[in-house]
Amino acid sequence: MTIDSWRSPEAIKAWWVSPSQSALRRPYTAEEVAALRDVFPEASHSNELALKLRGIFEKHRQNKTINIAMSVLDAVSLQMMAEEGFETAYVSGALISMTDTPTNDPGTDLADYPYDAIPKKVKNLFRSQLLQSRVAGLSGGDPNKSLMPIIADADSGHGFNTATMKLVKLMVQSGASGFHIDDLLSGTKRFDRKDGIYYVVVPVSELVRRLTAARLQLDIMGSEAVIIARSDVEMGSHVTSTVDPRDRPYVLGATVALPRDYSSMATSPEKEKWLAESKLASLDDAFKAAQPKLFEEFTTKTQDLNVSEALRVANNLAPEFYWSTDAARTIHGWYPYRGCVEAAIDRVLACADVADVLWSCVRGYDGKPAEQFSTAIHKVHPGKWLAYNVTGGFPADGSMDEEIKAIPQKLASLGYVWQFLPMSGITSLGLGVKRAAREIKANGLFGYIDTCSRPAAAGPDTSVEWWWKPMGKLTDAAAEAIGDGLSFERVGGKLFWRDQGFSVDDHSMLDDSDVLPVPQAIVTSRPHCCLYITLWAFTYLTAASDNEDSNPLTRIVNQFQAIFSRLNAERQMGSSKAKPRASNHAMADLERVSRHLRPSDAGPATTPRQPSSESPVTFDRPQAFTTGNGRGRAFSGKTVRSVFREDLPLDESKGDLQLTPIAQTREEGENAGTWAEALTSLFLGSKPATSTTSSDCQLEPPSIRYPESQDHDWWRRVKEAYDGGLKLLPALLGTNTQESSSNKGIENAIIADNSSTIFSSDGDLSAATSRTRALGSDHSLAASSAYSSELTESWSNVADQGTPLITPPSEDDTSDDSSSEDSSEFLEAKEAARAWWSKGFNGNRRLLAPSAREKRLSDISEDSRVTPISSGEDDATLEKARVVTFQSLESLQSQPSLQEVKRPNLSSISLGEIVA
Ligand SMILES: C[C@](O)(C(=O)O)[C@H](CC(=O)O)C(=O)O
Repeated sequence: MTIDSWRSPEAIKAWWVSPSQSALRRPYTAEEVAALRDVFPEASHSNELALKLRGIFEKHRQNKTINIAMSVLDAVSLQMMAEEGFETAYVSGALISMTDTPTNDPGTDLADYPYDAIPKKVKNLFRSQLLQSRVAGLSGGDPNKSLMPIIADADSGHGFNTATMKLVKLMVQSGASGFHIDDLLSGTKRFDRKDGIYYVVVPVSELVRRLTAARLQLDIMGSEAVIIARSDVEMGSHVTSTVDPRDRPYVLGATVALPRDYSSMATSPEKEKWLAESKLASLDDAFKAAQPKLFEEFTTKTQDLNVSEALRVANNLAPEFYWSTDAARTIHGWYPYRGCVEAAIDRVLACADVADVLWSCVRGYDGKPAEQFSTAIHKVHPGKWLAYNVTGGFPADGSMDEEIKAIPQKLASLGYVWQFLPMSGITSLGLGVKRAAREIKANGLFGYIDTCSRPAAAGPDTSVEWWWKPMGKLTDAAAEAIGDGLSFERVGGKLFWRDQGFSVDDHSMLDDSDVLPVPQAIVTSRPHCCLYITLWAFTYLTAASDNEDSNPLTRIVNQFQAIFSRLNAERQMGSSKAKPRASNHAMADLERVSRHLRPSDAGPATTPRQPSSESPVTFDRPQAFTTGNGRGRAFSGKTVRSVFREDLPLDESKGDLQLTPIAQTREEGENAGTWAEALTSLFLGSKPATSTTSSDCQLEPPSIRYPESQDHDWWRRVKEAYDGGLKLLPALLGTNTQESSSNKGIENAIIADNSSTIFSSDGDLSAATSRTRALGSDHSLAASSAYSSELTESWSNVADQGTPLITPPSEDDTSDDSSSEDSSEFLEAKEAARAWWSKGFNGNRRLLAPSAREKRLSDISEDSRVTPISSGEDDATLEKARVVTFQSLESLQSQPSLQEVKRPNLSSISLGEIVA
């Protein structure tokens, strides 16, 4: 549209006969609208969704179905509704009144907040939808899914004509697709019936004026927004003015002359008596009763007259006739009114020309008036869209459940196209948060993980916890467009670890990420994530293996296949939360990679690889390196990631698979090789083709020196992954892990409970000690799988300061008496704990040794109480050790200095519960 045509009456007229507008009739001309238009149109997002809303209503009208909407207060709820397939959302004035007014004056719903309150909320919600839509678009999802037209509460229009117009303008600018305007007196909503006052309405003419002002504003803006005319008159008890003839049948007056007016009685107990004695009735009813013979003449002479004019006619016909609505006014000057569905019908019919949807607002549901309303409206305006709201008012005992279930269809069959539940947004929010709050209060971090984080991440679509991650795609896309920028992904990777081990991740979140898995979560919760590290590991292993049959890649693929089919079967039986999507993606990726990575691709040992047009594998930094056995090769997670980028399909002919050596030197290569093997062993339980560590591939301290190369940051993450894995232990023992940190590498990994318990793997225990101290702990429990005299010394220091500790059995040092406790009971517990630690925890590290994995899977499906025992160990012994360990911990915890510390019941915690 050119600027000229924007302001041309002809263009406006042409728009008015378009399908969306042609049913409406304006009391003003296109010329008048053109004169009011700005010089050029205001670009508005809301038209697209307004047209969508029109389409939704029309579809439901034609199908005789009804669109049900929830109210919404926040962006998260909105997106949840979109994901559940809701088509529209409602922004309720009542909810805004209660929670979020611009004046920060929450209170009851009197619609007395500033008129920008609702538009502000709409804008926030609308923009959050746009964001979700952009994110979905970038992630290959459906950008339209989150775009639900928003219908907003415009109350009474918040003032006279110009105020209503400004409000409507704000609505459109905010992105509202529709809004309702009612006939309540501005700033009043409902009152207590005890005072005889319930709903105070304005005259019909005022409702029509409000809606016409709204329509004019939409026309000025060229907006397709939908106007819903709402009348509250079914619940009306008073009207502000008797001036409109259309209100005459419902205005009540005293038929008995009393010495005082009702307003003089308003504060006295006499008022009930006044009401009874005055015998209120409408003018017409009163005249008919008093002068039945003159009634016909009266009716003929008073058509189209309001009450004061008609009263004059009545008194001319019968001077002794008494009727006074003035005498019955409240102290506010409001006139008594007979609220009923007939009045509502009259009112909305009066606005049907300028409104798109008609609605008579009532409390609860009553089928009869609902039907009467629709029949009357459709008689005059066949097919006119109708709305219905249901706030409540149903018995809680379930006695009406079947009727309630039938209501939507009943309404739909009557031509109602939109039914909304104004309170649903706040009630559901309150219930959800209340439940989480109760759990978190009771169980701290575990309560959060258990009640919020894990179920949310188990999705598939509720993983709001991870919104920032897909949203980072926007940042990245912008950074890419600008040509340089920090990748959000890095931030993502870091945060990702914060909760790792407790969540199930969405594939979409991982497929451009080089984050790593945590051991315990591999099978049940994040198969795709584990794939990254595994792939990274087997790039090394593949290169290290000459024999195709023993190619670890083939074995890994097979093992994954087994795991995933098992998971899928379990999922079908409802016993696992893992998602087929992730597994399927993972398998597809694995297979894709497996096509590229063959032992034959491995170049001669120690020979730098050059990019080759024949090989699908190219190196953008063509340095190879050797591992301990002189043949391995490892690559950075980042490069493996590029294999997964579905938005960047691999083009084999271009040698698209970019694998970058992670290490530049032989030494770095050795480290990487060690890690690759160890991790493969850890995750898959497979024995690597070449072992540079111990024969059974346990994670012996791998003495990694983190290369100071450009991948340093990535190494840090590897280490963090390991730290994360260690979090399992305190979780197993039922303590809250508040901190997991390590400065020097995995050999220093420290897990500390902020109250009393500290776990350390091998290494720098003086760091552990100081950390414990810094955390204000007064007791420590240490466990080390690689016992050494140096460590003993460290721990002795801890013990000397009054900290009892448990260490694993030492091969070379049996004189471990570093504990300040020396009772035989304690020593026994300590011994058992050591055994459990060294076997159970190390075993747990090898949790996925093939048979253990099988066992664990079946255990998880059949019994969530699984203990961390590796394959080939004596389960009964380890279980016993676990129990004793718990007991010993409990005995530690029951010491006077620790009694204050609250913990979950240790024995109720099991591995199955943690990883399931
Ligand atoms: C629809 C409504 O205007 C709202 O603000 O949500 C309220 C809801 C309610 O009070 O239950 C209304 O019906 O007036």
